[in-house]
Formats: sequence, structure tokens, C-alpha cells
Amino acid sequence: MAARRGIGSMAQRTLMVLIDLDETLAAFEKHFMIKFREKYPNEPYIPVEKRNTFYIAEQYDKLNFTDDSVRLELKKIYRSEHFFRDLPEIEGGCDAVKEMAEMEGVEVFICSSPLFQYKYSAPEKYEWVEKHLGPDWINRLILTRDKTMINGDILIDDKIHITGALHNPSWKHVVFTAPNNQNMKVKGDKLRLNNWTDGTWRTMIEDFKKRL
Ligand SMILES: Cc1cn([C@H]2C[C@H](OP(=O)(O)O)[C@@H](CO)O2)c(=O)[nH]c1=O
Ligand SMILES: [Mg+2]
Repeated sequence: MAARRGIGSMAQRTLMVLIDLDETLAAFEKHFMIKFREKYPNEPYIPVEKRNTFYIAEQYDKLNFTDDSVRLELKKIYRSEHFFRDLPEIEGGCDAVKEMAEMEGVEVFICSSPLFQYKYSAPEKYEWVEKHLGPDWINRLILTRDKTMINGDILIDDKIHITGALHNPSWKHVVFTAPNNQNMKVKGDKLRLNNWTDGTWRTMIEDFKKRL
């Protein structure tokens, strides 16, 4: 995974790829739904395929709970210990990321935001990366609440609107299709990546390399 250079003046710059964690590699939505149903088996819930907001609590807030305390308590599910550690993988994601890191002229970093209530989510994101990608990847995990400040050529991320201190971040945003954005229009010249399993990510990365 070291930086690679070509020969002589034909050397091409390395493509720097940033990859988000939750809902790009780790299945936050599915895990939340399972935990919610375990905790509140008699309350209404939102099946993953019906999700339509980035923040899960925004949509759950509109449900008619029999017990109103659920509305206030449900954030405790993802703020609690082991929630982030135990997220299942999104199919094919970790294999794709490892393969991408082996591609000639490509450097891959994981770029993820901890919750504002960072106590469990920040260290558990390290645990997740170590377990699912391997200990070497600890060196490649960037945790930040502002992804616009991170340098890269591409950011593959399910959050459709990524904002922060920089209005023109260095990276091009590739929207990873997730329940929260599946029916949203991707504006401007942003691209979409629908999954890690049909191989389109490879073509996309090769195309970006050619355009460097
Ligand atoms: C609260 C909340 C967080 N998250 C994820 C996004 C961030 O991780 P990531 O940057 O890895 O996608 C993290 C902190 O907000 O938790 C959701 O995906 N949905 C939610 O409703
Ligand atoms: Mg995400």
C-alpha cells in the first residue's frame, strides 16, 4: 500500500481515495433497525428500504409510538457501547477496499465521522477497522467531524450533502447508494456507486486514474 511512482517523466500521480465507513462499508441502518426492534418489539419501526432521511432519528420522530418516551430514548441505541463495534459489513465492501488498495497508483484511506457523543463511536470505529480490514488499516483511518478539510481525489460516502468549513473540498464526491439516499437525486456532476459487488467500482477508479 506504499505510494507508487512510475518511471521517469511519465510518472503519474497517485490517486487518493477516501472511503466512508457507516453505510458505505458498515451497515448502520440494518443494525439500528434490528436493535430498535429488539428493544421496542411493540412499537412501529421503519424497514430499511423505507428510510428516507440521512439522520435516522428525523424519520423515526414522525412515527406514532404508543409510548412517547421512545422518541427521546431511541438515540441511546446508537450512542450505546458496542453499537459501532458490532455493525455488520455491507456486502463486498471490505474486499473491494482491500483490492483497491493493491491497485497500481491508488492510495486508500477510510474517512469517517464519530458521533458528537464520541465516547464509544470513536474508539469502536478503530476496532471495526482492525477487525474487518486488518491492523495495518489503523494507519489509514481518519476520524473527523469535517470531511471537507481532508485532502483526496475522491470521497465515496453515502451522505448526499457533505458540508464543512471548505466550500470547495479537494475531493470529488461519489455518493454510495444507501437506504437514506436511494430515492434522492444526485445533483451536479456527482457520481453514484450503487454497490461493491458488481465490479463497477473498479471501472470508476480506473477512470479517475486516467483523468489525473
Ligand atoms: C446519527 C447517525 C449517524 N450516522 C453515522 C454517520 C457517521 O459515520 P460515517 O462518517 O462513517 O458515515 C457517524 C456520525 O454521524 O454515524 C448515520 O449514518 N446515521 C445517523 O442517523
Ligand atoms: Mg456514512
